[in-house]
Amino acid sequence: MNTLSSLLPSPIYRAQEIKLIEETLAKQPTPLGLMEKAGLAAAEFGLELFIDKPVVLILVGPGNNGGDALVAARYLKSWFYQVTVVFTGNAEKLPPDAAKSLQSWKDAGGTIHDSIPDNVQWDWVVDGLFGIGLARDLDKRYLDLVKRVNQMQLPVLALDIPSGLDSDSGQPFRAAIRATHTLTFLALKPGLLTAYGPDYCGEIHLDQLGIEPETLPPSKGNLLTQKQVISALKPRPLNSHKGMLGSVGILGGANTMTGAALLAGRAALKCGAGLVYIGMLADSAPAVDIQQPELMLCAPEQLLEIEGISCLVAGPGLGQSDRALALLQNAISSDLPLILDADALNLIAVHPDLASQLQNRKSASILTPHPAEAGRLLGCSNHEIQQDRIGSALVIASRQNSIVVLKGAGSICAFTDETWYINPTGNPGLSSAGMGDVLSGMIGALIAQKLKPKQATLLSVYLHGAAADKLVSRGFGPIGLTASEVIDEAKHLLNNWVYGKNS
Ligand SMILES: NC(=O)C1=CN([C@@H]2O[C@H](COP(=O)(O)OP(=O)(O)OC[C@H]3O[C@@H](n4cnc5c(N)ncnc54)[C@H](O)[C@@H]3O)[C@@H](O)[C@H]2O)[C@@H](O)CC1
Ligand SMILES: [K+]
Repeated sequence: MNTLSSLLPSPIYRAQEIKLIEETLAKQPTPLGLMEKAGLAAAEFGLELFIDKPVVLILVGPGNNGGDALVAARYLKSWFYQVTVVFTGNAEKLPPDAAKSLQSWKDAGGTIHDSIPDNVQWDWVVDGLFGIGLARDLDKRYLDLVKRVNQMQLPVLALDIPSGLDSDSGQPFRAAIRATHTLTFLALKPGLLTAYGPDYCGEIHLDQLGIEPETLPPSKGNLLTQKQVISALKPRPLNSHKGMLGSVGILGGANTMTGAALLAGRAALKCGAGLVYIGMLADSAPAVDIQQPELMLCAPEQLLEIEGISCLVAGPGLGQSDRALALLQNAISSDLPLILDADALNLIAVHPDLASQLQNRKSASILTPHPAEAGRLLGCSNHEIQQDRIGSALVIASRQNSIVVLKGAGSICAFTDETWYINPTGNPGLSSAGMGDVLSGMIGALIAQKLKPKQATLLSVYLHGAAADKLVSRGFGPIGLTASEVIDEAKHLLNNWVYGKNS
């Protein structure tokens, strides 16, 4: 069994793909069927977690997830746990494997309750109501069960996925079990990792049921891991100079939003760009950033004339004025790698000519929308984006011929070849002003240092979240975490990853 942090790049499959894998595996002769393996793995994990907690409530649903729970119940009972099994469905409608598990449970002397008994104090709960087969809103019967369990405030071990959560989108079907631990089977599912998934799953563990990951079909989706992202980093040659480290141009900072451009610039500088220029639109733009005088401030029209710029970041505090529009048009026309955030995305959403200009770019474009900006780009609501974060990011990537980072819990990085990644780092401390500006500056810095746009994007997204996690672990958030703190921590982490120095 694996915890998330111990995983190498790990494939993520949507429900339909998992079903196909299961069908293929079911045809192969194995000494133990998959359900038996899943139930045993769950019971063993329960034993490991709750060895001194003997009274367990097990909820069994109408499908194979319920079958897993019945197998777990049988093992736990044989290890002298006091097991209460609640099954409210119709036994005659159980799928064949689950029906066999029910029979084995009964053969082992187990009994079934059709509702949660009153006046019993359980130590923990196994949630085997629904897995990847849940496809519609919970009806009242299951809604009540879910609510009752959530009110108990007990440790809950969810099998495969917390019941009620959509395993593709991470959205609850009206309500979902709030688990303290989730043991997922065979492979990761997106719903565990993005949108509300992290809120409901608790600690996520993966049991591959003895199936070697190399034998699984190739997957378009993967979990981003530290090992993968840092493989792109190399120590600098001793004989290095600032010209080798590239220069980033930042376009933004209109009236009242100069800070956004400064934050992007500082992030670019502290993530290692050799030179950072900021072209600010504000009427009375500062001539120098007193706190960071290394930044070179200039008029935005000048920025695009500077020779030797390695990449551009357009959007932090850009605003949507006519001047901003003209500057953005020039930026998109350039043949430099281009990172677009915030108002740059909002302008593209309302100017189809800009969108088509973007589609036709030859060099890399990287778009970093939050769900509301993604909604504007696709002409739909924030809610619709969140209902299918992966699909939405892929559509934007394909329509705009761009790399897309759809921000929010479990950020999605989507590529035009239809591959996608979910980032596991980050926390609610990142929900504050300036964090997006910092991410765009980081991506710019890494591209300037000659990482490929894909590597630079994946590394920045992971690093941005990891820096926030590190700060929270030291008590600097999530409440009141600032973008400036994230910049400094990201710098420490980067150095640590490349040179192994203390972070
Ligand atoms: N198929 C296999 O080979 C394996 C399946 N496994 C388990 O099986 C699960 C998938 O099993 P299933 O495909 O049977 O799906 P589920 O057990 O997730 O549930 C599907 C059942 O619930 C019903 N249902 C769906 N939405 C409902 C709603 N809102 N209200 C009431 N009933 C609803 C469906 O009609 C179906 O009977 C996995 O998550 C995993 O836990 C594991 O045992 C490993 C092997
Ligand atoms: K479940």
